[in-house]
Amino acid sequence: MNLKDPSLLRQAALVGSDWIEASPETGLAVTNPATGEVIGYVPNLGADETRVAIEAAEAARHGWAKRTAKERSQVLRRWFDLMMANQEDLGAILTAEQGKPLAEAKGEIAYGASFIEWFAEEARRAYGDITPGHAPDKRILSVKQAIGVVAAITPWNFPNAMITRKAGPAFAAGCSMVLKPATQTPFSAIAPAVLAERAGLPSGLFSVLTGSSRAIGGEMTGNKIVQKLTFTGSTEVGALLYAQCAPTIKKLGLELGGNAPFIVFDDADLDAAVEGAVIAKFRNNGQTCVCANRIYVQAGVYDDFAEKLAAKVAQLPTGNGFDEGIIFGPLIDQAAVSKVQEHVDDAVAKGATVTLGGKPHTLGGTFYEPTIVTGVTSDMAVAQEETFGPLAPLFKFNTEAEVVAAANDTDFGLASYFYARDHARVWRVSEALDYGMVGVNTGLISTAEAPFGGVKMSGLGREGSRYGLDDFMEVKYICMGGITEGEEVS
Ligand SMILES: NC(=O)C1=CN([C@@H]2O[C@H](COP(=O)(O)OP(=O)(O)OC[C@H]3O[C@@H](n4cnc5c(N)ncnc54)[C@H](OP(=O)(O)O)[C@@H]3O)[C@@H](O)[C@H]2O)C=CC1
Ligand SMILES: O=C(O)CCCC(=O)O
Repeated sequence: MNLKDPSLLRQAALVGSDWIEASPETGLAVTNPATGEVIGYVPNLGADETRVAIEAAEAARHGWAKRTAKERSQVLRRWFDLMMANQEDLGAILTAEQGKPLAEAKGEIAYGASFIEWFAEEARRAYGDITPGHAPDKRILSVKQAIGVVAAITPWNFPNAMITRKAGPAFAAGCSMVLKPATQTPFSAIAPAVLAERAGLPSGLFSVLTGSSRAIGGEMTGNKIVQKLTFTGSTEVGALLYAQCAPTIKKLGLELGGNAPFIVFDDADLDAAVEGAVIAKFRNNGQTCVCANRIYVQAGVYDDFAEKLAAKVAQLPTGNGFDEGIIFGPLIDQAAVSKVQEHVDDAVAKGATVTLGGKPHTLGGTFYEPTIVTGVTSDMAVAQEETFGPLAPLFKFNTEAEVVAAANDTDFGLASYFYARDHARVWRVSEALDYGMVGVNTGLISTAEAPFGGVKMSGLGREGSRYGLDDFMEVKYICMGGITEGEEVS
């Protein structure tokens, strides 16, 4: 990999103020999913190093929280500038370890950096309020204060943005953070930590721990110093961490799995719906928790939509993310390939038809053909489980009531999408969908300005937007008494 600044590919973890270098003998190998080549090594750390990092975070946080919001904001702004100045290198590191095409990886760096920029601005707007008192001599003050030491665990699918969406508000609020990135994509966490140091983030405030997820996660969830755990990943691991946090009553932010419906009504702009479906379904090769998992198309436009979607997707090239013009990179690993194949096979066994793709790509490795399946019904596995891969299953429906019921018939409630023109329907359906997020006539809803998060088993809390800062702060009530009428004190 040719980087302008090779020091950004640092094969080390940051524990408090110390960098711990990795060695091939004892470290964990990080591989390129497109080629299987080893990119480098990271240290295999555990509970002891996590404890050291948590104690360093506790020591560093007080001074950081005492700085003015403007001072914190300026450090974050420098961090944002450095990320953008190094967008090319950060994108290349991301493509090398995650597989997504370079243009998409650079897009993720800009998206990830935008959370640092947004929260650098929001840092100065953590307003409290004053409420009229319940007694003549009292006033009620509500002030917002940093929650304290935050532990973060992040996934491989957005290995930059899922970190910055947590670190931005945490540091803006005045918290410190101990992070465990996904083992498959640690370099995309370490490089921003190198830049954070250069931006002037105080020593100890931010640690990046690589190694055993159980040991690191066990210490993070069991340690009383940690006040909040913020996690993005599978619902299964989220539920486990939720339980592990119960004895020490931590605050939780959980961004978990989805099972997003994407609905196309008869009155939709069909070409726009096809464009939207390509983005909502195939972004990051379908490996996104907000990816459309079930595509419902009304009977009158079903065949047209299916044909147009297949024609569009068939033109999009698959290959190594470093090659020019590639849209579909490899999937993250063989388990991901198996999951897509299971869903395709299950649907076909129950009567569905593959109209595009449907098998591993001739490129081999973890490449899989972008796939469209028609005639999908509610008894098929894909109706209830997140595929997390490039499979677009098309369900047919007749009425609005029927599709809203089908869309809501899931344990999950993260993103949902629909295309329609009728004004009353747009309002009705937006309000009827049991989801944290609804995209109306758009397949792309993610942005730093918006509250990202789910309901039901998709998680707790919101990231991004002004609400995202609140999730890293506590409201303290100060009862101001002794305000008596009468004589002035001279
Ligand atoms: N909502 C989302 O954004 C995501 C959803 N998923 C879903 O989850 C499926 C599995 O993906 P996977 O990567 O395995 O997701 P996981 O939930 O297993 O991993 C996410 C993060 O949690 C860590 N982790 C795993 N087990 C533990 C544990 N016991 N204690 C503490 N931390 C832990 C992982 O570390 P390590 O890498 O070391 O295992 C990683 O950093 C996907 O197919 C997809 O359906 C996956 C990623 C993101
Ligand atoms: O949790 C995920 O899968 C990442 C969401 C990416 C986004 O912000 O759109």
